[in-house]
Amino acid sequence: MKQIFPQNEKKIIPLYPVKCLLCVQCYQSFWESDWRRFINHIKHPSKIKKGGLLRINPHSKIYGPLWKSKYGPLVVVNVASAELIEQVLRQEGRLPVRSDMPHWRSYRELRNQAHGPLTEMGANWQRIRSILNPRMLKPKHVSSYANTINGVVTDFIDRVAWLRETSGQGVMVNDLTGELYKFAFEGICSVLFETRMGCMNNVVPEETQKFIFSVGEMFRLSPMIVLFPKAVWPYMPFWKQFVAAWDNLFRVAEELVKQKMEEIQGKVNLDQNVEGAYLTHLLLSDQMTVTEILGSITELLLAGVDTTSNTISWSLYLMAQEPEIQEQLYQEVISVCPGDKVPNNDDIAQMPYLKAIIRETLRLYPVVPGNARVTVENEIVVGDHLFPKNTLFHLCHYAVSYDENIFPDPHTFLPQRWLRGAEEKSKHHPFGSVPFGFGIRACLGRRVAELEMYLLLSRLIKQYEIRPDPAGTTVLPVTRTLLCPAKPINLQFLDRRVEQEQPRKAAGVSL
Ligand code: HEM
Repeated sequence: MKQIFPQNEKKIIPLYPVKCLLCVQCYQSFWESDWRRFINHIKHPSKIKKGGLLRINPHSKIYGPLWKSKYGPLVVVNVASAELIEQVLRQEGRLPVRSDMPHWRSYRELRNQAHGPLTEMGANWQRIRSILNPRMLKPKHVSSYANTINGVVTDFIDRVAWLRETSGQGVMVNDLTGELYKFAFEGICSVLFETRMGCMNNVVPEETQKFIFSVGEMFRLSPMIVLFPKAVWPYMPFWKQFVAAWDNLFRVAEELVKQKMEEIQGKVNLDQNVEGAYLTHLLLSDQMTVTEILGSITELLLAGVDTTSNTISWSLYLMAQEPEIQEQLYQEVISVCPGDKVPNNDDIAQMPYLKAIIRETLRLYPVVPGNARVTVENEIVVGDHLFPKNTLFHLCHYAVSYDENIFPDPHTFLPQRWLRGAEEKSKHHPFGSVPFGFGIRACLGRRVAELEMYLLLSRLIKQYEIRPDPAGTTVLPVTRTLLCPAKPINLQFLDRRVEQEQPRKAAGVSL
């Protein structure tokens, strides 16, 4: 007989609003009801990995695959096994809801702005996804962005050379994640707005800097705001900062949309052909109002920067520690693109190892380490329990991706797990690692993000051999809504051409 969860469970009382520093998942359960659980929690041993200390504390090992926790006013049911995650995902209705993002939605209501794909719900969410999807997800459209993105990659590679020379004693690139943030921002803007923002310049334009700062502020303040009931938000100083950050994001996006509209109008006045990619298409197709376009474009931008830049950072960090993996990738890239040939979409299709590297990076460091789900339509059965409608689930993807029953030797970076024909691949539970989500509400930018990551990584590895920071710094992941490096990632970039010509000089660089 199924029971309503959590029947007979004692009320959860928040006891200690402290962030546990022992593991990367604590943002979901640091309000525990029971001190004994907390003691257990901190006793749980850390795992040591070659080249890095991974402090991973799968709560599932302490509580089993299903447990309840409290985050501010939210009661959350955590789901931490591939089978149970699959069960939740397969019972999603036609109009899935993630979490209702009350703080993000409140801003839009306050300023009369439209919701985008992240914050919209119900039939209107479905309508905007059906308009936004084709040019973001259809391979024929996405492949047409390769030249634009390659232009940004060229500038990033030039910037790496400049950084090595000016601030890296000829070899180091410091704060790679910060640099890749600019790359991802420039890359997604070049696709969405068909405009270059100047992030790769030696001096980043002030407006762009403000935009980048506002994104960071908004993500920093978000988890604090949801800890408090909505009624007190207007009286909190950080609500004002949060509103100011959003105002700035919408202002910059509005400026870019306005510029594009004027550009289109100018061409129409001169009887010229109007050609363009994403924004031009949205503006010309008349399926959305300008306010709706603005709401969606702003959210696409937000979703498309930290995610991509963090993933590329982790993958370079991992490869720096694994010269053999790097060499295998280098061989693959030069066999598909010998000499000066720049990889395009068709070339990438012939690089399975490159794809496996990104896939394995996303298993070890899933940028979205946990994902909220609310079942609005029906009651839902998970394991032995029947949950009422509107239960807020938190799917613990991070914990599951380290489950040794699904991924043997789970702490090791093994891209070959993902190669076709790999014995292990056929055994993976399909919900063991779902870094882009699942179903009709899965990531809208997946194809563009993959294209950006493949083009950048293949070209960087073709030119540089990446080595760890000689200072031996280990970088751990932390959750700041997304899974981020806890401190700057600094790496050595050895120019392969110099190394081939003057191996001793290149190897003898001392810092
Ligand atoms: C490595 C890069 C990325 C990763 C790992 C990633 C991952 C995810 C995940 C896990 C979700 C939630 C899916 C779900 O709830 O089932 C999501 C949603 C979303 N992503 Fe991404 N993402 C990435 C890059 C991007 C980019 C570049 C864009 C924009 C161009 C983007 C736009 C979105 C949007 C708009 C949503 C919300 C979709 C909806 O609720 O309808 N993402 N992403």
